[in-house]
Amino acid sequence: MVLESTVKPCDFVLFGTKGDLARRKLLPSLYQLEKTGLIHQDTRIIGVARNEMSLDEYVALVKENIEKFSGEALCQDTWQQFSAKLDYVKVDMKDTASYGAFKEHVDASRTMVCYLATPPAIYGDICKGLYQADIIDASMRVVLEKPIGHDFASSQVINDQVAEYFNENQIYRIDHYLGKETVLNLIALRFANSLFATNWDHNCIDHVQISVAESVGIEGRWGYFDEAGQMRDMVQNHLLQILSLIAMEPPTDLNADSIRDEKLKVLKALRPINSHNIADKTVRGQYTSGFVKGEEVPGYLEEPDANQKSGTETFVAMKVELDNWRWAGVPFYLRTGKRMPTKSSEIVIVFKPQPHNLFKESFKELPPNKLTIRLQPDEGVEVTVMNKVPGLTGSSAMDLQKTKLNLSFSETFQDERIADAYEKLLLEVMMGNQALFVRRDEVEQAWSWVDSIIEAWESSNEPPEPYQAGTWGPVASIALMARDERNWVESSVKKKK
Ligand SMILES: NC(=O)C1=CN([C@@H]2O[C@H](COP(=O)(O)OP(=O)(O)OC[C@H]3O[C@@H](n4cnc5c(N)ncnc54)[C@H](OP(=O)(O)O)[C@@H]3O)[C@@H](O)[C@H]2O)C=CC1
Ligand SMILES: O=C1O[C@H](COP(=O)(O)O)[C@@H](O)[C@H](O)[C@H]1O
Repeated sequence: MVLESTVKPCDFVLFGTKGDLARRKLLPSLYQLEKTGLIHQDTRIIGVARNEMSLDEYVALVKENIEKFSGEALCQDTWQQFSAKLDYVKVDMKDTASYGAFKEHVDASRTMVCYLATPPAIYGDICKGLYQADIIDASMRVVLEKPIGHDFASSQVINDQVAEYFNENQIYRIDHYLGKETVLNLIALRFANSLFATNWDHNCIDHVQISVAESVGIEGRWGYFDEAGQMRDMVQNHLLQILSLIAMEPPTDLNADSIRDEKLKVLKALRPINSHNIADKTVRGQYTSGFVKGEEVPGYLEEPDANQKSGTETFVAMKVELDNWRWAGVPFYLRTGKRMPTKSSEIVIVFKPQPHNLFKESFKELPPNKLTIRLQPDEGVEVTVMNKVPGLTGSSAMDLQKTKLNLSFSETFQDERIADAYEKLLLEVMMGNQALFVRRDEVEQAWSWVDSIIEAWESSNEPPEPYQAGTWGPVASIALMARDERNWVESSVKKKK
């Protein structure tokens, strides 16, 4: 179904249009929005890169990328409409004097959205260049890719540079996990269902697990990844954002700042991890060679361009505690790693056991109820409940069985395509809604908590623990849970295979 256009026309300027993110994600997402009729027909999409290219060459390049990365055959009608919106400008983004070239390509009557898909180190130059060319006005929006900085101090520098030219209500900091259907569904699940809303605290929940496993390695991004590591690449942003949505208090409404105020309170409640408790609370690992989905893959230190002495972590597991009323005594166990057996992101809410067991004859200990939220793949929600096995056997004793109430998005919403997270976020920027973007204080709060962990790792001088590619991480991550007499819930993706 083609939807009515709901977005006002804009000049969507894509800085770094030849880069990996733009090619793989942003251009295909814009194309999909065109296909669903969600881009206004007067919108322009202006690619910016530093080399000479004619418009025809640029259009051909965009077509090639969409064919390669959209995962479907090109729809000729959509492509015709989409390609007519394309434009290209050559700018050396570091040369702040070269931005005059823009003027003839943009139209002051349209809102300008500048997407900075470039290294964050040049965000400041881009903002300054736009300012010097007198292009910035109050309606303009700027989208910043993650990571914003390397730590608290460097994120402040970048945020200050951008804030010199833009107000906070013009700045859209992307965390693409916030555009994933299932992450958004956390808000619906929690606040549209009294079943969960009334059981969502330390009285009813034993612990929470958040696992984000990737089967890929670093995909040729050694230069970036080795400086970052899994903590900065995944935990500082995606995992802490998911945790905030699970743990936050109900916002008064769904406005951007109402939600972001509540997420910030969660980040402020994170119990510090430092050199006193680092060994008990965290595990870091680095993959060695192994087999993923039957294919032999190199170890981290054997990746192209690798520095063979690198101590960068590709896996993190941690026990996180929140010092607030709702979550007192409820640990959040987080784990994320590259080169795991499968791609699988899941949240598991494990509820407390019943106070008294009436069914000792069939179950010495009743297994706890679990709510599993499958973020990807096979997006859905699953509740594990105990059920009587139908039949006449037994008298007072009942045969019980652990069963699942399973809501699979693809089965339940068969007519709906699950959009890529970037589609959702690009649309929200065009509509001027900041609710799914991260505010400066959230980014800084997350960095200050993460900085203390990284400092503790560095001062401990302990190398990351090796784990074979294609496994679920170092054995120590199992011990992290076992110490608390708990264990990681097996990925539902793995169980199906
Ligand atoms: N790739 C991904 O999957 C993800 C990326 N990100 C973030 O997105 C941003 C972009 O990443 P990615 O696409 O991977 O990076 P790339 O290096 O692939 O792309 C960056 C682009 O910026 C351009 N650029 C850099 N300096 C200049 C300059 N002075 N003038 C003009 N153009 C310049 C590069 O041009 P040239 O081609 O000429 O070198 C390149 O096309 C980064 O902030 C990254 O952290 C975030 C999440 C995932
Ligand atoms: O931001 C990033 O995310 C991807 C994982 O994203 P997903 O949507 O595929 O789960 C990760 O591979 C990359 O290293 C990181 O920069």
